[in-house]
Amino acid sequence: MNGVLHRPGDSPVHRLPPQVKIVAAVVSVLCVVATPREAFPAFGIYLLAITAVWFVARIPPTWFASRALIELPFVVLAFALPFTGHAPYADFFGVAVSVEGALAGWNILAKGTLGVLVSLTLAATTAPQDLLLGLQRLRMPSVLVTIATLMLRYAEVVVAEAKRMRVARISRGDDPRFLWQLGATAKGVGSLFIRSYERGERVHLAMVSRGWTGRMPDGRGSVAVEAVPATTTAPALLVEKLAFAYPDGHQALYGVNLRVERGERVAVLGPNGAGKTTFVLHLNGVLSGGSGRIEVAGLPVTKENLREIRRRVGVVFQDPDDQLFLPTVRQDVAFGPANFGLRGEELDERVRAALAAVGMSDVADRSPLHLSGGQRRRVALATVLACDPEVLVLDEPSANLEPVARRELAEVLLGLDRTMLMVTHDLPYALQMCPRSVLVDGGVVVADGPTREILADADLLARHRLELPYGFRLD
Ligand SMILES: Nc1ncnc2c1ncn2[C@@H]1O[C@H](COP(=O)(O)OP(=O)(O)OP(=O)(O)O)[C@@H](O)[C@H]1O
Repeated sequence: MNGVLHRPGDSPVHRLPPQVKIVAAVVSVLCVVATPREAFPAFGIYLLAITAVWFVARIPPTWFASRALIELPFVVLAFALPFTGHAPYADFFGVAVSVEGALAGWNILAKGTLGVLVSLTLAATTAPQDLLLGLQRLRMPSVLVTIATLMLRYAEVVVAEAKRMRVARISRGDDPRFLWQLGATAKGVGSLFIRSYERGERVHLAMVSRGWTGRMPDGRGSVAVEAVPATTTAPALLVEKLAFAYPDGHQALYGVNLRVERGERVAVLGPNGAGKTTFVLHLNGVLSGGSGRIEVAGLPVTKENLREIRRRVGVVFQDPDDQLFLPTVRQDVAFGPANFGLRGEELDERVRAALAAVGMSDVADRSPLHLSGGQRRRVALATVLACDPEVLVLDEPSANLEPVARRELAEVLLGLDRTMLMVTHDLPYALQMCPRSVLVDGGVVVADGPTREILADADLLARHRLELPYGFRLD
């Protein structure tokens, strides 16, 4: 919500601890509500006090004026009441107005406006993630804080999508100030909700993949699940004749076969639309309902085994923003293992180890929103490592990373002793990280072998729309 309701700054008001500001805001609103409606001077004093805070916070009143429009429906109601209220009536410039209605309207207008201004002042001077931290420090039940976090995350998703779409429209010559573009703007609002919904779906998928079942781990009690022992001789992954069609009838997989031994690192290559993501989402049961068979360390992927399967198969999604959603890195990394039943010292230790493995221990108490792209990618990996999966599945791990961050991530991944499946379009990365590659196209595996051999087969690559980067040579 940065930039919409929050106005960053370094004023004394901005620097106050968030819990102090939350308490001050709640007390102010309670005072306003408790003030008798006829105590007119008191409302003037409240308004003066609020404007004094704006002055200290160095935020102009006009900034609040446009945002205070959200109370417009209450203003309309307040102005209607004098004309709809009951007797006694008073003469107001020749119009009979209800005295009780006028007082009721004033009550709504004064208290509503002051309440909105207090809330806007709190939001303007406190970053969203600090608000959540403040709630936590005030010992609000963690379930409530988590719900607030999810609502905030969704608001961020909507605002970020709106900003991206606005930039795209303006770059194509649209100027939303012109009336005749109202139609295009209205369509834009429609697609904004569809895109936000899709993004929300991806955030939800990432949560489900980390064992979320719809109930927030509230830190109390124990829901520990007995891990089903892995069959020692079974391969890490066994996929047989996996076929799948989406609900709209689009057949994405036509019978995928794959066997991955423990400790292997395998790249999944293929052109756009080949079925790679669809395949990967079957490995931890996020997608199901097709035909064929999948086993993870001997355990079949079935509805009854989903919890254990999601503990065994950790999926790191392409966009870390889909994966990170809690106020601090530490909480985000703890989310998965807490879902799988870990509590107390054991949970803390798991979080410490996961952050240390990706070299991100020093950002544990920062907001994921404040990290760079490369740092977010590493923290997203830590959120999955903390679940201690036997198989690590990475969707486009090197996408959008600058060369140094890309190399650092490679070093982290190569240092992990896990079975790894990496979906990537980055062929040099596949060569560096994975001794073996499978090439998927048209919903089937069309090649499976040493990465170097696959990348050296120019005809094979060309047939499946793959290409080594310009100037890249296999030596
Ligand atoms: N929710 C959906 N509903 C219908 N069809 C879908 C859906 N998601 C993907 N598809 C289709 O399934 C096919 C495989 O998509 P998938 O996302 O698995 O490909 P991919 O290999 O991961 O592609 P990319 O490299 O572009 O990410 C594509 O033709 C795609 O259009």
